[in-house]
Amino acid sequence: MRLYLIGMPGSGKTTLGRGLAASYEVPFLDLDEELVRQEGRSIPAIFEAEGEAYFRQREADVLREVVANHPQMVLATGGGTPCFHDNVDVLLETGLTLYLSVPVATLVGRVLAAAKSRPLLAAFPDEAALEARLRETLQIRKQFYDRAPLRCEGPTCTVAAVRQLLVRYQTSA
Ligand SMILES: Nc1ncnc2c1ncn2[C@@H]1O[C@H](COP(=O)(O)OP(=O)(O)O)[C@@H](O)[C@H]1O
Ligand SMILES: O=C(O)C1=C[C@@H](OP(=O)(O)O)[C@@H](O)[C@H](O)C1
Ligand SMILES: [Mg+2]
Repeated sequence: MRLYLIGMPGSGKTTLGRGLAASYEVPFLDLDEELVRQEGRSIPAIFEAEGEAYFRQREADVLREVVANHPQMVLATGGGTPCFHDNVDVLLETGLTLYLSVPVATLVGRVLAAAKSRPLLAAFPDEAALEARLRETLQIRKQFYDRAPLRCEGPTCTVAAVRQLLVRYQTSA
């Protein structure tokens, strides 16, 4: 199985992805971590030195590489991954994609706690500005996230709930 997690920054893709991979006993990969490992520098350092366009190109390349190399995995993508370079088509064609849908009000607190590690949001340190920015971003990205065949709502989205969702999806397919 290839299971892909998509959703906004702070929605819990990395956290849930680790849990699901452990539960299914398949490798866990995080696209941001792969990129950081290859580049030998952090996400904020890449954004600062090269800009977003470079990051998006590398993100698209690493996605295709990871997919080619891993017939079995749970992959946590970055929040923007499905929205650039036709990446959403790669996801839909090569695995099962789950959209982790979490209310913006919940995202705000989580992202504030780690704002520095997310360069696109680092410029919005106050809560109201960050919330407005996240709402705008979600409006733009929703059309991509909504293409996922599977969706779960943040608070209910546990490893056990996703396992059940997958069983139901696979038996109805
Ligand atoms: N289900 C959850 N309930 C509460 N906090 C969570 C949950 N999932 C993730 N978090 C916290 O939210 C933050 C962002 O989670 P992360 O997995 O890095 O999200 P993403 O990879 O989607 O950006 C982290 O501090 C994490 O501990
Ligand atoms: O939303 C985005 O465009 C981004 C989200 C980040 O991943 P998370 O969603 O894991 O925070 C990371 O890929 C980069 O900072 C860009
Ligand atoms: Mg992540």
